[in-house]
Amino acid sequence: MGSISNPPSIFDLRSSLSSVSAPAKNGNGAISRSDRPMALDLKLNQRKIVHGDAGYVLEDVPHLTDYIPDAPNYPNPLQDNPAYSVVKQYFVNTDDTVAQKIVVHKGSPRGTHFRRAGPRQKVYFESDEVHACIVTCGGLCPGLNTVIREIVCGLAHMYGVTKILGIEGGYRGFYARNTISLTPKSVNDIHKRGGTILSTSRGGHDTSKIVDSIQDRGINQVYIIGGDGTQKGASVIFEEIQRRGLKVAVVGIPKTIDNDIAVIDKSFGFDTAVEEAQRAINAAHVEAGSVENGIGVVKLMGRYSGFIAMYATLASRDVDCCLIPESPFYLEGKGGLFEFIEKRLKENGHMVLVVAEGAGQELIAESMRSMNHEDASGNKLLLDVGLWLSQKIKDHFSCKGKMTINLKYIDPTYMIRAVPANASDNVYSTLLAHSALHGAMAGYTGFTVGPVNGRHAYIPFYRVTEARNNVVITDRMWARLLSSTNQPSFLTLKDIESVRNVYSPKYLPPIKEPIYNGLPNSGSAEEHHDDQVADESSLVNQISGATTKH
Ligand SMILES: Nc1ncnc2c1ncn2[C@@H]1O[C@H](COP(=O)(O)OP(=O)(O)O)[C@@H](O)[C@H]1O
Ligand SMILES: O=P(O)(O)OC[C@H]1O[C@](O)(COP(=O)(O)O)[C@@H](O)[C@@H]1O
Ligand SMILES: [Mg+2]
Repeated sequence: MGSISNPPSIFDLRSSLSSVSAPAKNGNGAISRSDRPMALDLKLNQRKIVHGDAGYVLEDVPHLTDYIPDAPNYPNPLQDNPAYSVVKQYFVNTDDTVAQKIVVHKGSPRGTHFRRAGPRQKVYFESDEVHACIVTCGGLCPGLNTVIREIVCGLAHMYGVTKILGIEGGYRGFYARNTISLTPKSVNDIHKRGGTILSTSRGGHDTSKIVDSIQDRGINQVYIIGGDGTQKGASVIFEEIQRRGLKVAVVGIPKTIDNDIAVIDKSFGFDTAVEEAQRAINAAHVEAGSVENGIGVVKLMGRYSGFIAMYATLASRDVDCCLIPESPFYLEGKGGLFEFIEKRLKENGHMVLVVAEGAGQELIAESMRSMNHEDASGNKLLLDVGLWLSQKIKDHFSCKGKMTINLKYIDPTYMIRAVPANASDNVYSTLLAHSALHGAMAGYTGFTVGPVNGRHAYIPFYRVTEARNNVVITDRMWARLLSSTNQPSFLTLKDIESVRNVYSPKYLPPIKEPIYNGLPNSGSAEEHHDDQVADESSLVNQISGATTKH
């Protein structure tokens, strides 16, 4: 990638900061406020964006040398490690990057890239200098313990690190809870258990108390495992660390059962959750199929994003209707849910309905006392769509003259996230942990790690916190689901027209037929979807009235 050129308008943070004279430091590497050079203050938190030939853009992550220009480096001890030294080209080339968009059109710009994850020739920490800590925040997710285990074992076995601290109880654990010392021996079996051995929490993010605790304990690598809220918290911790001029690498490892973190291909634990959801769907199918006009309703997790419900439905093939937050639905009248249920019961004698917990919140709010409550992290507390929907269906069919139904409601929500990771999530969690610690050892900081088109990359925090990953209902995947269940799309012609006109007018032919099963030509949207995910998602949210908070 020697061809990268930096046009004058483009700011390369590292090179401009390296010309700043080394500031004076106090005890544990902090630069005192009065000694901090002006250039440093001005350039903190700037995005590192490098432009190259043919529309190539690198959205780079910060490096310790951005604000500690004289930080020494050392040869990577991995080159003497018998397990790794035999690997041809074990170290990643300094300039390797990963493309965010891999489907490209002839003549289109190369687009956004991220720094490739992996071990570097040079490290910015000596083994006995490292004092790492690990914290888990937010909801549970299968694989949390595997990530903890592999950070501990990776740091110890690859880099000879011996000081690793577990922060208990999420962010507030930095200042209000105990810590535990983690060793390869103490974490040896934890990947076989669900949950997190460090325990977790929502709320309690007090940036200055957290950074004080990091500074006081002499911690210089912080591994933060959590979802979108956690990554926002990690980002402000990083900013404060940078402001104080501390030699501390801050690394986020994305965790979300909902798969709602932007940019990365998929979050760990998601496959396990989808697999576990099959058990509930199977039970619902057996129950529904064993009685006359049986209806099985299964509620799955997914606060703002319906990925679990969508993938569990696609995997199962026993589901007749899947409802997600991104796709509004209605109950009564032509094309409504009740009409579809009646039709399906008449055809098959039974049906299975999967509903993501965030679906239909506006409908419930209309018929119940509206609740605008939030949890400790500021996430919207949801009304129980599973119970509400079950009751609505029962009420509808209990009317005189309607068919008699037999409805069973299954709520396995916490069961799908409390289990240990399956085999593939275990391997994936291992790779995430390794990518994270290689990045920290190489001096990178202020990043989230994750696979982008199958290659692990270091992604600046802002890219994973400024937008959420949603099911795009004009993509082929949702069309696949609609065609597999043959359920109504519940969208009016006006809804579809506005979605299509706003973000892809030039690609999409006009709608000719009324919408019932699936979105006509919805496949064509996916071809152009790479550029449009953020726009599409927000648009879909507008249509569904879903909140985009948090
Ligand atoms: N905007 C934010 N700024 C700082 N910290 C945040 C922010 N949003 C959430 N957090 C903190 O991140 C942690 C986890 O957030 P939460 O939303 O509960 O889970 P998740 O990280 O899984 O989305 C909580 O301790 C919360 O206080
Ligand atoms: O009851 P809790 O623990 O707050 O968790 C419920 C929420 O956690 C999730 O499983 C995941 O949310 P996070 O990614 O924010 O942790 C949501 O699907 C669900 O709404
Ligand atoms: Mg979240």
